[in-house]
Parts: sequence; structure tokens; C-alpha cells
Amino acid sequence: MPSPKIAPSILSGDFANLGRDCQKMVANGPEWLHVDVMDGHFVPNISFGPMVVEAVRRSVPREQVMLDCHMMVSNPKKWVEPIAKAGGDQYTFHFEAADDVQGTIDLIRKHGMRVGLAIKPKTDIKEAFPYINKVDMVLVMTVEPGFGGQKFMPDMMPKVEAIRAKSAEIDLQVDGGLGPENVELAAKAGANVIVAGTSVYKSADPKSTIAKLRESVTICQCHHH
Ligand SMILES: O=C(CO)[C@H](O)[C@H](O)COP(=O)(O)O
Ligand SMILES: [Fe+2]
Repeated sequence: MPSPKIAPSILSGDFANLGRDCQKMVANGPEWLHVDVMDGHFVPNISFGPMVVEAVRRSVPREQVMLDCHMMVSNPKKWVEPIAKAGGDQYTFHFEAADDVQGTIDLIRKHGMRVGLAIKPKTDIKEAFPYINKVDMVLVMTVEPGFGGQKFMPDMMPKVEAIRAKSAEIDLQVDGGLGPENVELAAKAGANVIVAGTSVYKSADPKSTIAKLRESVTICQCHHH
């Protein structure tokens, strides 16, 4: 099983003080920072683009934390080079947005980033099967992408199980509405990478919430064996 990774989503952070906010979050010990890029076209919202990702990178160096870029964009190939130059470590694109999935994977690799493949709630998980051995991570969305603070969809868990059944090694991420109250459902289904926006950022003690999320994944992984 791949190691547990907790990825706070900076979408829930303080955009007016993003650098300091990211440094503060990194001090809480997450493995990754989750960076939600939205283009106002693939999803009905605009967050920020490569210039802001570059600013975030300057605030938290690569040695401190990995930038996990969730690209909710219509033309995923177009932003590979800008995000690589901005300092992204992983580039997760949406299956629904890609007309050339393999070509997009190859382009991301060529730019030295890890590859993630994201699947929206209404997309059949079977679409991801041919690429499981070609990507580093599959992201099973547990909300409709576009906004933080939505309700976790437990009916996505069979999709997580289906991916985990095909690979014990792959990083398997869930994103949307996750917190201490439902992380076990996701971890039992086989998820090891937990994105958490609202639950971590609105917590009175983000550090302990991150630790709690990680602990739940670790315990569920032990029960599997
Ligand atoms: O991709 C996303 C939305 O499209 C966000 O990463 C996600 O919603 C995280 O926020 P929260 O934990 O508040 O749901
Ligand atoms: Fe996300």
C-alpha cells in the first residue's frame, strides 16, 4: 500500500495572504498541498492560474512540500508547461477534458511532473482502467468539481474500490467534502491520498485534524492486511 498523504486544499485558504497562509499550513506537516486550478470553462468557477501557482511555490519550497495541482481546465495540454515552470510537482488532469489522454500523460512526464488522472462523479470508472499503469495517481472526485465546501458523496466509494482492486501500488486520491467524520469510508475503500479543504482550514486545530486524517488512513490500511 502506498503511504498515507494528506493534502490540504489551498482553495479554502486566505487568498489575500496566500504566501503566509501556505507557510502556516505547511508548518502543520501535510505531505502535499492541493492546488485547485479552475478555468471558468471546464468548471463554473475561476480560482487562479500558473502565475499564482508560481507565487505559492516561492512561498513554500519544493524541499518542504509537494504541490499537487488539480487542473480543472478544458485544455489540459495547454497548461502543462506553464505549471511545470511555475514549480508544480504533480499535474492531475480530468479525463473528461482530454481528447488525447495518452498524449497528455506523455507531455506531463516530458516536463518532469508526476501524473494524476481525475474522474468526475458522473464518469464511469472503467474509463480510467486503461491508464492505471500509466499514471502515478487516480483522483476519484467525491463532489462535482468547481467549489469547496460541498457534501461528500459516499456513493463514489465503489469507484475507489474498483481502482484499488486493480492496483495495490497506485496513489488513490479522494477530493471533496472529506473530514474526520468520513475519511474512514474512503480509506476502507482503498484511498490513501486525502484532500481536505474546509475540514482542515475551518478547524480550530488544523494540525491535529491533519494528524487525525492521517491516523485514520493508517489504521484502515492495517486492517486491510
Ligand atoms: O477540487 C476541489 C473542488 O472542485 C477541491 O479540492 C475540494 O472541493 C476541496 O474542498 P472541500 O474539502 O472543502 O470540499
Ligand atoms: Fe481539488
